[in-house]
Amino acid sequence: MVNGASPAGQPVFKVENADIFYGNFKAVRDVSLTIPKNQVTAFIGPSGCGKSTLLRCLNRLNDLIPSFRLEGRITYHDKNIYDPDIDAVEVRRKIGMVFQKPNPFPKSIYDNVVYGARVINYKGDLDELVERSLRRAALWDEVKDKLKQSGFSLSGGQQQRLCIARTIAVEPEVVLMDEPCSALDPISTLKVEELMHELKANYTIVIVTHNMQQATRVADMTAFFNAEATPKGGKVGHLVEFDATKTIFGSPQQQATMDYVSGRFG
Ligand SMILES: Nc1ncnc2c1ncn2[C@@H]1O[C@H](COP(=O)(O)OP(=O)(O)OP(=O)(O)O)[C@@H](O)[C@H]1O
Repeated sequence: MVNGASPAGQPVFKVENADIFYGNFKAVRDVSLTIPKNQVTAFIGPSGCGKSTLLRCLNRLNDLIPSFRLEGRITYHDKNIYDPDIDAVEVRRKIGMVFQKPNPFPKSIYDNVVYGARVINYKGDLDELVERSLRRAALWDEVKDKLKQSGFSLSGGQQQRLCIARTIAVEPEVVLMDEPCSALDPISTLKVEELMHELKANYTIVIVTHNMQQATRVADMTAFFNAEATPKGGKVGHLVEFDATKTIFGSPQQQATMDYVSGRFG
């Protein structure tokens, strides 16, 4: 399965012939891929090939960069999320994001979890929401007796799970993760990876990772991106191959994929 192909499973996103620019610089060219529901999809590839750029397009986070421009289409349940009638804030509520460095707010653990719910004027029971979200983020048992303490009082790994709890408290359908474990120690990394396995029952997950072992451990589908030199001396990212993770790492169709996953470059 290569650029443009569709995996098994109900599609959530369809990226169609996406070219992504920052000003005159084309960072990513002609990407087409379909992201399936309730699976973990990993974006892998060498630095600068556009993994984070594409990830941030999936919830319109790049809109905050003035020079950003997208050509092509990205649909979410068959609706183009870049259509003029679409509210980017609503897109980001349905499609949450967890970043590389844990970024709790300077608030209590409780207030971190309910932050988004308060913004959207959530009418349910906040205590119940806090417990449910922290349980889903596999953090409840560690923090249930100190919910009023600052989020900063937690370890890095706990802070990242707190950020995951905060993200899922507003009931998104998709959680995007941009290298969520790169600032964590190996034990915290394993906890977040185990969490991804649990979360995919309820959420669709797309993860950017530099760690190929992590992709093999967590991802059902893997997209391998590469960057190629342009005649003007720059580099443009493109999708080389997208398939089941075991195929990408075991028997990829493209030589470049084989070279990358076997550690020959990158
Ligand atoms: N805000 C920005 N303004 C201008 N250029 C950018 C911006 N963000 C990224 N780029 C450029 O777009 C290209 C793709 O970057 P991106 O961060 O998406 O790649 P990546 O594959 O995620 O890299 P890494 O693995 O190093 O995080 C790079 O050439 C980068 O310099």
